[in-house]
Amino acid sequence: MTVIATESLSKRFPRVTALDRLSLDIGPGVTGLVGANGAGKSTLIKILLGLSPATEGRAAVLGLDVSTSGAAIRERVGYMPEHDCLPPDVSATEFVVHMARMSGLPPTAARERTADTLRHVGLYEERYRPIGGYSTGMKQRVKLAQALVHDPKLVLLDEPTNGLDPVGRDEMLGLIRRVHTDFGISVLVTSHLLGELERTCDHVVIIDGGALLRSSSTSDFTQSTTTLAVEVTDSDTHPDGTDALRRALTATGIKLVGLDGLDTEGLPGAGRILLIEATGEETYDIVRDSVAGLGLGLVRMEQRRHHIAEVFRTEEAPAAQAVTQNASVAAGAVQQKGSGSDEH
Ligand SMILES: Nc1ncnc2c1ncn2[C@@H]1O[C@H](COP(=O)(O)OP(=O)(O)OP(=O)(O)O)[C@@H](O)[C@H]1O
Repeated sequence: MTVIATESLSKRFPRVTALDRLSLDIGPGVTGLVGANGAGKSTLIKILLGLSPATEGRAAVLGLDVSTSGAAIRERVGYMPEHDCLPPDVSATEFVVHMARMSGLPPTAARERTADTLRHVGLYEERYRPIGGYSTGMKQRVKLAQALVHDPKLVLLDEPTNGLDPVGRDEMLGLIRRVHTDFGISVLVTSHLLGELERTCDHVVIIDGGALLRSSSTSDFTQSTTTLAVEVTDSDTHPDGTDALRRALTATGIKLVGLDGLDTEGLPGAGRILLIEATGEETYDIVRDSVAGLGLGLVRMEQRRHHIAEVFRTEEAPAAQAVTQNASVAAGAVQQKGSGSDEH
């Protein structure tokens, strides 16, 4: 089933081509739309909502043509805009009830749905206070709530983590994931941070300069590799345990992979980790026996997953560099507050 389909979709402004013959086929679930600032994400969302006409090409949302069925699409789709657009002097409850009424819900249903939705996004007593006094995180939750209140089939979320600190970002990404798992609503979420989408999305679409760079399932981006990350302790006999193990493994013919180009920023003990190319089960046995033979302690031995950003680095796609740089910043932030492992 296709939720969003575009065919050779272009949007040209007098001085800039915001979308350049973009063809997409997006199914149900959570899809990340990632691109650097100015890549064309917001422009695509406005076309999908039927708010801005395309210059060329076609697009359909939930099977409805955007050029002729804008109103019908907006009935079935929720939209969280990127910028702050909330009235400061009304409460979250008043605002979300108003948006529910605008979407056609009768008064009682609008109030009930508002209470449920605000609870779902984590706003409780503060929902009766004026929005002007809210933090950025609370305002983002109100924006998410108004996108969900009329029980849409699909929500389009434009940079929902903008302006949030790492903890706020994690909470927002968790909420977004639950929009799909708890209610079955499909999600298209934009971000310029590639790294944060790999934990949230089933599918990732990457655009650059309005053109499609890549579209694939998140697991295709980050699939397990046959690389093992091994860390050992030092001992009195081997004051540099890592080096002793490196020599022992090389002597057995095992291939060690360089750390070059891999994202180890913020990873505790990164300088002590050996990356080993695993050719089969026997590789695990050789590592275990070598560590035991040297009398070292095994701190970790784990199969390593790639981050999306690393896939780009290894493929050396120059157009993705801006995205990749942002992604490594995000990946670094995640690793610093996470367990220090690459496994999620
Ligand atoms: N109304 C407009 N008139 C002229 N140019 C526009 C207009 N809207 C967008 N653009 C341009 O189109 C390009 C794509 O903009 P868009 O807002 O879609 O990017 P984006 O990926 O959402 O980036 P950001 O996250 O910074 O908003 C940019 O170069 C932008 O300056």
